[in-house]
Amino acid sequence: MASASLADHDSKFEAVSGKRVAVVGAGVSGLAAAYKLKSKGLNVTVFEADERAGGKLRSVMHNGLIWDEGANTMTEAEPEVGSLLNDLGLREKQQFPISQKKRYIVRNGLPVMIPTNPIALITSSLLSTQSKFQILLEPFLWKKNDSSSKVSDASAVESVSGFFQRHFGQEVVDYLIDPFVGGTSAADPDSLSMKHSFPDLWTVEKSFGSIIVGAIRTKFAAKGGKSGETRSSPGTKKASRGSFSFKGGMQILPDMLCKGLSHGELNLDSKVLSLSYNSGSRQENWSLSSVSHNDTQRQNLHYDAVIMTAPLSNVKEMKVMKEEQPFQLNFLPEINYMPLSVIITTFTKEKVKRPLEGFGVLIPSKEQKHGFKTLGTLFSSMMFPDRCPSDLHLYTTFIGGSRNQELAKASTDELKQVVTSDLQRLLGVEGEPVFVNHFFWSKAFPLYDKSYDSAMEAIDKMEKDLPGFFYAGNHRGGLSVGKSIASGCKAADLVISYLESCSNDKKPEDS
Ligand SMILES: Cc1cc2nc3c(=O)[nH]c(=O)nc-3n(C[C@H](O)[C@H](O)[C@H](O)COP(=O)(O)OP(=O)(O)OC[C@H]3O[C@@H](n4cnc5c(N)ncnc54)[C@H](O)[C@@H]3O)c2cc1C
Ligand SMILES: C=Cc1c2[nH]c(c1C)Cc1[nH]c(c(CCC(=O)O)c1C)Cc1[nH]c(c(C)c1CCC(=O)O)Cc1[nH]c(c(C)c1C=C)C2
Repeated sequence: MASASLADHDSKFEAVSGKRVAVVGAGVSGLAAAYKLKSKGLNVTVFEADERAGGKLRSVMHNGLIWDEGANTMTEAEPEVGSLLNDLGLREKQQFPISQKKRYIVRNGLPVMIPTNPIALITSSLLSTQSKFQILLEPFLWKKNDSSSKVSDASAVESVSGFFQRHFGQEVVDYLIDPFVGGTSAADPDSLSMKHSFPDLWTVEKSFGSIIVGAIRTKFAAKGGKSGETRSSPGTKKASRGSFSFKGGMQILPDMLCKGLSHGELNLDSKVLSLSYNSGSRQENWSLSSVSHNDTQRQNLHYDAVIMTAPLSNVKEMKVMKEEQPFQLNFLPEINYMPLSVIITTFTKEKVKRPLEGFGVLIPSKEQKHGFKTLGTLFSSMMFPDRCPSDLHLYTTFIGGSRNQELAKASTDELKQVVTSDLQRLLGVEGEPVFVNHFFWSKAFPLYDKSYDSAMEAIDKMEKDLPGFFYAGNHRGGLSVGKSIASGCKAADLVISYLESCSNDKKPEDS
């Protein structure tokens, strides 16, 4: 039995090895897909419009400072992440933040630590007594049998604020959910769709009624019962150690993924302009054309399959042909993207009168009445002390998102004042920062809003109507680095299955 299935396995690999796959985009999702395909013996070519790889992962080293302009940390909740870190030998480079559980939300102008257990919740000044009772009573008020009439309709389009308002009340939305979604998507809870932003909690409500009961039972089941050990593949560290980065910043991850690709396999400064599918040719049905930014280099090459990881707004600009006819992409909806500015500041330690240890602080929209203008600040050098000289504090502040789209586009000078003013209130900084860096993302995140069903349907349609075309990345299944990696790995698996099925279809004819 064992040898028969091994032989079967080997012949499957033979069938796909050497097949040519184009991956569009060298963000983490594209690079993870390419890595997986290459490890299975396929021929990969990655096309990246930018002159660098990494997409939304972007670390900078400058004058003894290290900072991230894109993602600052990631988690290992997805099994694909653990496998990748092991395979790349990245465990030694992993860097876990100091006191990462200490996170703060501003209430009445002051940072308050987010309670992480029921006792801390009861004593916390973040919420009123009424909201605390509402949280503690939720498991009883939302018992499965009693709550079926209150549970939202599976097909309904409910906002994140509507969902949490039903379970916990408005204050929880204003002082927990609003800052949380601000700090994980730069969005606001009224615009976000519950189904797309928190798919697990959305289904938990259907099964358990109470989301507290459902979340606890689901977590317990995942931990594998009494032992409390996280289920993970042998050799992987427990995912429960929380968020992490790498020594030198997040960029280490794409850099390591790129190391496995030869010069010809990674085409930087190569913007894909058009794709064409033609089933007439027996092999390499796809042709793809790309151009460098100064138009000095144009390529037109042939592939058996394509993994697309470019944002949907970029896909919409591409020219796609199917069987020599234009394949109109007008069914792709306009996606709303969140603009965001990331400001790095350093202050000498003596100028920070009330420094806080931990991960960072988030500012609820409601606190704008106290004059705050930023979304939140990561205490980067508190988390990772090797990121700046020991006499400095380094902070990473986020501005804009759906809360303040115009301010995201402001000048460095204006944003420096905004950040200094907020940090003065929160941490007691005095005077001007020693150093300032500004990075502006015009389209930092796609907004998983209430119309996002149409984006998912459009992705499904592209995959259904274009044989050998697969879409991956942060427009599907979640924004996080981990989810983007998982999405890339899944697309690679789908490509392999597709190519296997193609080779099975061709076999009788070949023999
Ligand atoms: C400021 C910021 C902070 C973040 N913080 C965190 C965090 O702390 N933790 C976390 O988990 N996540 C975080 N994220 C989210 C996470 O970084 C991203 O969702 C994830 O990295 C997206 O990866 P991706 O490969 O799907 O897309 P991208 O990184 O966007 O990659 C897509 C690539 O496609 C390329 N491309 C586009 N068009 C073309 C074309 N025509 N031809 C060729 N290439 C093309 C682009 O240049 C880009 O490199 C953050 C994101 C931002 C912007
Ligand atoms: C204030 C704005 C932002 C901060 N980080 C981001 C924004 C917009 C971007 C971001 N951060 C995380 C993610 C991944 C989300 C996911 O789906 O996992 C994104 C897109 C990681 C993250 N940041 C916070 C949390 C709770 C998480 C989830 C993972 C984890 O628990 O570590 C909270 C948070 N973000 C920021 C601050 C200052 C902060 C908390 C104090 C900045």
